[in-house]
Amino acid sequence: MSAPHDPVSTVASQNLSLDQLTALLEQIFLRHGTSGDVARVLAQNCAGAERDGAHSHGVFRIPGYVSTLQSGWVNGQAVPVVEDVASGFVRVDAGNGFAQPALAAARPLLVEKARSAGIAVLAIRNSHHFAALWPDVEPFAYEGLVALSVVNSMTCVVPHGADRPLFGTNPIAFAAPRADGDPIVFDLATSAIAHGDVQIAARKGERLPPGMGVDSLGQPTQDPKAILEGGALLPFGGHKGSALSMMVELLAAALTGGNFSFEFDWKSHPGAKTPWTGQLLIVIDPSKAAGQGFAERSQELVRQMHGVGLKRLPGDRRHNQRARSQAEGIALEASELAKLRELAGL
Ligand SMILES: NC(=O)C1=CN([C@@H]2O[C@H](COP(=O)(O)OP(=O)(O)OC[C@H]3O[C@@H](n4cnc5c(N)ncnc54)[C@H](OP(=O)(O)O)[C@@H]3O)[C@@H](O)[C@H]2O)C=CC1
Ligand SMILES: O=C(O)C1=NCCCC1
Repeated sequence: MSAPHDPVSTVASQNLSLDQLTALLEQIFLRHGTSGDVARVLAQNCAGAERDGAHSHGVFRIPGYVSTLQSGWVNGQAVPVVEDVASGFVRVDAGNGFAQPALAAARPLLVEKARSAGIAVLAIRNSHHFAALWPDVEPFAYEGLVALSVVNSMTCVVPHGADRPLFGTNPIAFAAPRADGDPIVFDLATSAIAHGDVQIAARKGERLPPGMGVDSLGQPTQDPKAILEGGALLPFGGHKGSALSMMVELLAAALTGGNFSFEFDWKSHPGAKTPWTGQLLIVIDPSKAAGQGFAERSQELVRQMHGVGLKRLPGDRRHNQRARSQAEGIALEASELAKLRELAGL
C-alpha cells in the first residue's frame, strides 16, 4: 500500500488498490462471523462502491455491518434458498441474511430465464440490503441485458400529504446497455436525500439544503441531527417521489413476501443497523424486442442528449471516479484505514 499525502487537504490519506481494499474488507466480514461466500460478495460490493466514489455506501458502512452482525440481528452464515417458481419468476428466501449473496445465488437462473423468456423477475425476501443498489443492476447491462431493481429500507420518510414517517428511503436502480460506452445506469433514493448522506452531513457538522427533512415536531429543518434524532426525511419531488416510494414498498415487500419498511422492530434489538426487508429485480433481454438493436438505440438517445447540451449522464461521475481510482488507487483517510485495520484484527 502506498502512503501519499493528499496535496489539497491537510487530511493524510492512503491509496489502496481495489484488490487490497476488497481483501481487507473480506477479512473484517470473516472476523465478524460471516461465511466465506458472504464475506467475498459484501467485500466486493463495498470496495466497488468506494472505488466509484459512492461514499455513503462504501467503507463508511463497515462499522454498521460489524454492529449488525455482532448483535445477531442478521445471519452472516445464511445460505439463500433459490426457488424456480415459473418460466419468468425466481424466488429467494435470503434466510435473514444479506441481499447480495441471495442475488448472487439466484443470478445464473435469473439470466437463463431472462434470455429464454425475454423477461424474468427475481423476488428476494427475508433479506438485509445495506448498500448502493447500482452494483446489483450494472453487471446485467455489461452482459447486454436491461435491469431494474428496487429495495425498501426502514421507516424514516413522511409520505407526501402525511404528517408522520412510514416509507423507507427506497431506492430505484436501472441499467441498460449502449453500443459505444459504459451502460446507462441510474440509482436514486426516492427520499430527497439518502439516509447515509444525512449521517455524513451530521458527522461533518454540515447543514443540508432546504426541503430534505423535518424535525421531531414536523417542522422543516436543515439540521441533519434534528432529522436523525426524532425527525424524518421527505420524498423527492413531493407527490411524485412519494408515489414511487409507495411503489417500491409494494414491489420490494408485498410482492416478494418481505417486510414493509415499517414492519420490523429493530429498536428493541441494540446494535441492529440493517433494514430487514426485500428486493425485486426485473431483467429484460432486449434482443427479443422489435426493431433496431437496443444498444444502438440507447446510444442514439445519449447522442441526442449530448446534442442538446447535456454534459453529465447519470453514472458519468462514478465512471470518472472509477477511472481515477484505477489509475491512482482508492484514497482512504488514514484514520479511516486505521479503523478498518483494527476491525480486521491487524
Ligand atoms: N440499500 C438501501 O436501502 C438504500 C441505498 N441507497 C443508496 O444511496 C445511494 C445514493 O442515493 P441518492 O443520494 O439518491 O443518489 P444521488 O442523488 O447522488 O444520485 C442519483 C442518481 O442521479 C445521478 N446524478 C446525480 N447528480 C446528477 C447530475 N447533476 N446530472 C446527472 N446525473 C446525476 C447519479 O449518478 P452518479 O452516481 O454518476 O453521480 C445517480 O445515478 C444510491 O446508491 C442508493 O442505492 C439509498 C437509499 C436506501
Ligand atoms: O442511505 C440510506 O438511505 C440507506 N442505506 C442503506 C440501508 C438503509 C438506508
